[in-house]
Amino acid sequence: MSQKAALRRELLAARRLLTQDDVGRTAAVLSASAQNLPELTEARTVAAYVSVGREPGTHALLDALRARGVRVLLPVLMEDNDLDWALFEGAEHLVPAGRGLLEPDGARLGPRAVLDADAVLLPGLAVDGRGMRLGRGGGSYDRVLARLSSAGAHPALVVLLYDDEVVARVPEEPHDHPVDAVVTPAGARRFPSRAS
Ligand SMILES: Nc1nc2c(c(=O)[nH]1)N(C=O)[C@@H](CNc1ccc(C(=O)N[C@@H](CCC(=O)O)C(=O)O)cc1)CN2
Ligand SMILES: Nc1ncnc2c1ncn2[C@@H]1O[C@H](COP(=O)(O)OP(=O)(O)OP(=O)(O)O)[C@@H](O)[C@H]1O
Repeated sequence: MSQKAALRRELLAARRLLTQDDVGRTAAVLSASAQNLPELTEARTVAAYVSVGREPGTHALLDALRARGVRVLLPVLMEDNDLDWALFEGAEHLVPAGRGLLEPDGARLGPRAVLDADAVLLPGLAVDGRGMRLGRGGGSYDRVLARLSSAGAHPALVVLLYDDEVVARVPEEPHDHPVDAVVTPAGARRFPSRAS
């Protein structure tokens, strides 16, 4: 098993020990602390995602951003694991999709819609002190980050995690791009800015 796969397995096993109560309580704290991040408060368009299962909860944050008039884009998983995007128009417009996901039911805006984002909230399983992120392994966000970078777009990249998911080192590959900040229940932490 690759180092990434082993770390992913370990972190997913730890998340499985969380109760829905743990997830709910943490979601409220995360939402409050994410809303104080200038990267999010100053954004007009945020590309986010709908948390499912034991992922750090994003629902309260999505509602708060939308209530403030922020344009919130949500991912729609395509067959090749790349991501299309659609507007978040409220929880009543989220529908069950494959792999236990909830997706927006509105018009698909195309994979390049993410280039409008001032901030991107990425799912992840871990991040290290350099900002290197471990994702689920589908490579969806690797593609999003490659697309942003080749278009010369530099939105703030923010990942939401539980405290013990900020780890000493995430094994990296050449295609990996670091994120700018992590928000955990303990607070926000910024990483050194990217050189580009
Ligand atoms: N909430 C959320 N939305 C997201 C992602 C994510 O990580 N979280 N994605 C990030 O790229 C994309 C979807 N990619 C995914 C890739 C793999 C699996 C997955 O392995 N699912 C398990 C079941 C869920 C679980 O319990 O972990 C499976 O299919 O067995 C899910 C989503 C876009 N939307
Ligand atoms: N720009 C890209 N285009 C297509 N495939 C890519 C790209 N970048 C990475 N991949 C592929 O995606 C797969 C998953 O990569 P990796 O294990 O780094 O995922 P991850 O970063 O943990 O997950 P995610 O990006 O979904 O959050 C690898 O097979 C990798 O080769």
